Amino acid sequence: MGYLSCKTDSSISTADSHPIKIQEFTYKDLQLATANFSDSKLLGRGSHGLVYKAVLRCGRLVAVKKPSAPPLSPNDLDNEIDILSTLHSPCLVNLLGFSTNAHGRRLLVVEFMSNGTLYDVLHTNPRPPNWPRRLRLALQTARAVETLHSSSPPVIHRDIKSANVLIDRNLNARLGDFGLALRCVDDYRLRSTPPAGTMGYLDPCYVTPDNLSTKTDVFSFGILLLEIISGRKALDMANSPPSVVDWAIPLIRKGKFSSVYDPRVPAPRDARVRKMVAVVAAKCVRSCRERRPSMKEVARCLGELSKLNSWNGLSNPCIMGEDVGIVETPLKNQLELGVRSNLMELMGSPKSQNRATTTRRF
Ligand SMILES: Nc1ncnc2c1ncn2[C@@H]1O[C@H](COP(=O)(O)OP(=O)(O)OP(=O)(O)O)[C@@H](O)[C@H]1O
Repeated sequence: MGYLSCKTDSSISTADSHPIKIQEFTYKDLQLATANFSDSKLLGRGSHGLVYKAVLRCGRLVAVKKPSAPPLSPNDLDNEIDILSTLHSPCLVNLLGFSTNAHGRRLLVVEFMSNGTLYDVLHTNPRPPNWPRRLRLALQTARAVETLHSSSPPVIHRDIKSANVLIDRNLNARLGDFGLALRCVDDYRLRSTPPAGTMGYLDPCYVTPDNLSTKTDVFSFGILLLEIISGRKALDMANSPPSVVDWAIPLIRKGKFSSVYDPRVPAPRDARVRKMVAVVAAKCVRSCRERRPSMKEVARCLGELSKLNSWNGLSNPCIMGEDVGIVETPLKNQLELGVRSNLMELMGSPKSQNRATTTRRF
């Protein structure tokens, strides 16, 4: 494992040969940075332990993940260091360094995300996000998962959920919490790691270690997309049915696309965008995992929909300022046609069937 040999400011080469700088901190450095792990610096707690806000000597704000004592899940933070030391991307919560405590347990230093989680944005924020913002957050998350799946060897996150998508200071979504992530190499670890994840997001096909595939993450992303579309939690006992997928998929199958959109904000005005986003989510949660799209296809599709939504946003009151470009009408029509044909290709529908009443096979 690269990180074990890493010294202060050491560089580790990723598969695409971009060096990642991982710093080794002394435990004292992190004590100082967190006012001795004071409660006033506590950002949150997860299954592995506690997360603190910290200021490094250089003045940089970071988050420090400290294992609980006694540890609840012994390997999560070590695993997170192992995975993150080979990955670096603007769509991830990147690893900056690590430290080791007196019991030989690792602490993680990661980038600080100042605007909470996607879960907070969707479910606790008194002002729910508008549609263009939701589409952008969905696209950024899709690109983050795509980044993992396209790395060499591919990484499967296994815990895609809104609480693991953090929002940075520029309000961009970043995928974090790699405690359960696994590298797709045919080794003992992959074959012997039991299925894990979060209730409500778990792929029903993933019942034994050898059922794990990148399509496991695609399923969880589909649940997350339904959550973004509807504003409903993945699993909420206050709803009937409690699971967002059991509620949304029958509606989408019946073509009642508007019914799955969060009533708290205006849905996309363009019926094609409303339909296609719901269909992408439905395809991700297909029970036959071979028929689910890849994250690359999902990200491309959401990217095309984002463009379509922006152009329609020229007359759309729910669009955000920065999404609106100045596009001459004939060019806008040409671009729109291009996007529509790309979408049809991605969604596997012949162009002649481009009507709301066609193909509803998920
Ligand atoms: N890099 C970060 N910047 C700012 N806050 C963070 C950061 N990482 C985590 N947090 C905060 O700490 C909380 C706990 O995060 P953590 O990743 O440990 O657990 P979780 O994902 O919420 O739960 P679990 O580990 O059980 O899945 C998060 O909900 C978030 O509020």
